[in-house]
Amino acid sequence: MVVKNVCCIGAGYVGGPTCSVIAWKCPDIKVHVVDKSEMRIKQWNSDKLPIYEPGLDDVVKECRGKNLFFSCDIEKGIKEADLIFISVNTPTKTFGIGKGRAADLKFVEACARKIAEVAEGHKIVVEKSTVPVRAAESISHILSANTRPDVSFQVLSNPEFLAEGTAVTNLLYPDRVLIGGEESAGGDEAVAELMWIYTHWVPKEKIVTTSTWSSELSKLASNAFLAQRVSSINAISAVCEATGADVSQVAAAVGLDSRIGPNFLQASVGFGGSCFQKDLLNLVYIAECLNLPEVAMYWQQVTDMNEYQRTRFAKRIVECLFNTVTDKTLAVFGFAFKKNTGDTRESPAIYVCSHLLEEGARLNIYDPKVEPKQIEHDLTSSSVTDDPERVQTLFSTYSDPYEAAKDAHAIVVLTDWDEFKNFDYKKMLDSMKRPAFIFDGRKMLDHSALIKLGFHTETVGKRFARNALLRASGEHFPAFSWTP
Ligand SMILES: NC(=O)c1ccc[n+]([C@@H]2O[C@H](COP(=O)([O-])OP(=O)(O)OC[C@H]3O[C@@H](n4cnc5c(N)ncnc54)[C@H](O)[C@@H]3O)[C@@H](O)[C@H]2O)c1
Ligand SMILES: O=c1ccn([C@@H]2O[C@H](COP(=O)(O)OP(=O)(O)O[C@H]3O[C@H](CO)[C@@H](O)[C@H](O)[C@H]3O)[C@@H](O)[C@H]2O)c(=O)[nH]1
Repeated sequence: MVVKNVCCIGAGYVGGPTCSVIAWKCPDIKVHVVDKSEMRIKQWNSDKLPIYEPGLDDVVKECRGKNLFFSCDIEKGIKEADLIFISVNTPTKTFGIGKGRAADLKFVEACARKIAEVAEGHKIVVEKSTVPVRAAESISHILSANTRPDVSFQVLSNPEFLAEGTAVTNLLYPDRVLIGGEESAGGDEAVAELMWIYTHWVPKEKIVTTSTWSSELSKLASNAFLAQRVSSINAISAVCEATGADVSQVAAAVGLDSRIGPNFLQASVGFGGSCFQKDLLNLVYIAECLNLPEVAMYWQQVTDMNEYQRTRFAKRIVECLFNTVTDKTLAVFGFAFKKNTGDTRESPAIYVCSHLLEEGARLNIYDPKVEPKQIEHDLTSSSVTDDPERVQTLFSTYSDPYEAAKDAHAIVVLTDWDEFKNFDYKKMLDSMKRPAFIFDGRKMLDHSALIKLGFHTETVGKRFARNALLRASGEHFPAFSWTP
């Protein structure tokens, strides 16, 4: 068999970009992306795509209507396809056994049942969603228990490693493509078919094949290792703030060790995104179920440290603002979980803003890509407040950062959008209340320039001597006590 028709169930942050790139690089393959959400499909077929990813618009425009199609006709998509990606969401369970930790596989299971119900002939089913180890086995089980005799399947694991904001580049130039398959002749054949698709643009040596279970676990392990690096440097940032060391200098020195490397050592207000927290908790749950409590505790600490970092940063803002933010106006720059995306899932901004709102602050929020409706949804959600009506009166969204900063007591930077570096902070300072504070949760601004302008400047993993001088001169006197 040579794959001619690909179907992808799930037109989200993974399914959409991944299949757009496959369609672009494989003009000989017809790619049909299906989703149960009519709204999402409508957006994929419009000029304003449902997700913001640099470079994605051009890829979609190039292929849509030629060999790339988006629709809600899931049955047609499955019937016509030789190979089906399951790329649906696998969120953390919110109720039942494993609540708050285990991955909820109900959407993956629904796909497997739908495939079993309507498929004809032989299909390769590819698990693209991030799942617990041995999920492929469950998919196979559902498929084989529900099929007619003339239908056959091979299930592969092909986890996705793209990061949001750089999805197109990551897909075009992946560090590796991982394919896990059953160790059998049928399994090898299916692996070869999927490999053939990727070899249209990925060098062969970057395509790694393993057993299905190793492939599934490698995805969880990769995210756990990445998140662990961020939590490790954030833990060190707390030590820096308490001692006078500078976490950027420490990270640079540590990263020069070729065994450690420089990437993913940027201290911050904490990691966010739909994956790290969910996949770590999933790993913790798996370890607990396997009766490995020490392993579970080890990985749990990575997410605990992240929560500590977010809270620590929010508390520091309150402390610096003379121990109260009640009725003070704070301009918040950035709400997305990282730059170059409009995604706010598990964004540290949600938690820092909620803490400040709880303290009675008024927030003027500016983000270049996040829709105001999304911010409202996130800040009034029952998972972060039990008083959404009150919260609603305390924040506003702005499309102009200068308007957001006007009359504010402080600016709080929560996302690393490049444009924040180029703002006219003198102009902002002139319109702000004095003393004017800036809290850089992303370590991205020119701090000496800001201090020179007259901002009381605070960032992660560093204390500024000049601020201390200002404090001593009585110009500013933040209430936190810090003895070097
Ligand atoms: N977002 C990322 O950067 C990223 C990267 C790598 C891996 N992953 C993993 O990929 C998977 C998908 O993540 P995402 O961010 O694309 O999720 P998403 O929520 O953006 O998209 C999932 C889509 O699946 C659709 N869907 C759910 N059940 C369906 C069904 N039964 N039939 C048809 N459509 C259905 C939803 O309507 C939604 O549009 C998750 O397991 C995630 O952990 C995500
Ligand atoms: O040194 C760093 C690096 C990242 N972050 C933060 O960590 C979070 C996650 O960033 P990143 O990993 O770049 O984005 P994601 O889109 O969440 O991608 C991760 O999660 C995906 C979903 O599983 C995987 O596919 C990717 O390989 C993995 O990087 C963001 O809030 C970043 O701001 C830091 O604070 N410091």
